Amino acid sequence: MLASNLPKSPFFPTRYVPVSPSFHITCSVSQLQSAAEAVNGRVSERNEIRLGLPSKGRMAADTLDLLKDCQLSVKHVNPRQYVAQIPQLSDLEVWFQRPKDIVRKLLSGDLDLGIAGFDTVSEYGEGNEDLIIVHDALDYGDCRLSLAIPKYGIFENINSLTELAQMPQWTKEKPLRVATGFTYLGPKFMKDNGLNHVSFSTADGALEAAPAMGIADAILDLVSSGTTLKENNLKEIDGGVVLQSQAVLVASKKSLIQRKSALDTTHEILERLEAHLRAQGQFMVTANMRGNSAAEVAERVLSQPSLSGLQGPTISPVFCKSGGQIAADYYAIVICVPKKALYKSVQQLRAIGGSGVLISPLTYIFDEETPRWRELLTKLGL
Ligand SMILES: Nc1ncnc2c1ncn2[C@@H]1O[C@H](COP(=O)(O)OP(=O)(O)OP(=O)(O)O)[C@@H](O)[C@H]1O
Ligand SMILES: O=P(O)(O)OC[C@H]1O[C@H](OP(=O)(O)OP(=O)(O)O)[C@H](O)[C@@H]1O
Ligand SMILES: [Mg+2]
Repeated sequence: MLASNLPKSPFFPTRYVPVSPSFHITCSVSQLQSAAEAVNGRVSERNEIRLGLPSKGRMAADTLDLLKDCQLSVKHVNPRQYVAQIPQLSDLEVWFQRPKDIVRKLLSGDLDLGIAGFDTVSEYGEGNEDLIIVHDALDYGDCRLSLAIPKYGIFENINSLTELAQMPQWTKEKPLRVATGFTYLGPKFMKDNGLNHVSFSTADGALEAAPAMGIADAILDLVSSGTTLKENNLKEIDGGVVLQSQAVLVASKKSLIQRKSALDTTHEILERLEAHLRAQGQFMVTANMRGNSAAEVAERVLSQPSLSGLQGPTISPVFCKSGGQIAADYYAIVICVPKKALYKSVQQLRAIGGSGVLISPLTYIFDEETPRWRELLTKLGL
């Protein structure tokens, strides 16, 4: 899922600030001090930067894989050992924790950075302004927090939140009973949507059983494939999605402001993540094309909608020796193409005379400066 597809969270509105190519990452001491004064409380006395990673569960392996893909392999010899190192980041300590404890420990100042699902950050962060999303789309752990009701009985013809709210059954004495593990976001969502007669119960798992057991009328839980809902005769409804979630990199604002090295480390992690994630969606395509000049070939390439590349095509002459003369009858074209548009791009290249099309995966794309870094500094007031 793309960041732009995430609904605007009340806590972490997604906003991108244009990049300034001349921007320097080093902030002056006075800038940091004045930002620090704006933040209440002090960070605890320690020198190392602490990054919390999921210790187990569905986020754990994917998180380590992502870091490895960014050349940030975590040296973790034993799964029962909760502290580890990333050799490339010498002042960083990795602490393995459950995702909800990562959020809690960011708030208590015991961690500086963490990776967890956006759902967990929103639920356990409870809108606390000290939590700051550094990267909102790490591209795994996709799911949504969604309200679901039975397909049968009194709910048979109910297909939206509005219809659910208007059912005459819910009164002060007999409210809509919702089972959820999201005891902060659940009540907030219902209140924000004008559902006043609601009561909540909670459990640690298998919530989908609650309606059939007669414990609840509806459930509010995470959905990814939708299989668990289907198997339990439940359905989602229009307007019932509380949030879309995926793994995010989150930080303590206090730490970033008061620890200079935390900000530098965050910058490096962010750059590596961005470079890898940007490259993930792209292929590098090279092809040869007959032409009279680079400009003429460029004109042909740019006449095709899928061939503009990241910043336009790179075109270079291919020199051949024929009859004792060196000439450039062919030109090599290099473009980056989104994976989704790959076949269309190959067709368009062929249509304008491209031959010998070679395609290779891209490993990293380092841009001049990442918009997320600029956005982070703005959020920090730097
Ligand atoms: N289908 C899914 N169901 C639940 N979580 C999902 C799903 N798909 C992705 N996720 C992500 O994985 C996280 C759940 O991971 P995990 O199983 O480790 O947590 P948990 O069960 O909430 O933790 P704990 O076992 O400590 O209570 C969610 O917070 C969410 O971000
Ligand atoms: O839409 P789906 O792909 O079916 O996934 C959704 C289910 O996965 C999660 O449960 P989990 O497997 O963590 O079990 P639990 O509810 O017992 O924690 C979540 O709580 C849903 O029950
Ligand atoms: Mg679980």
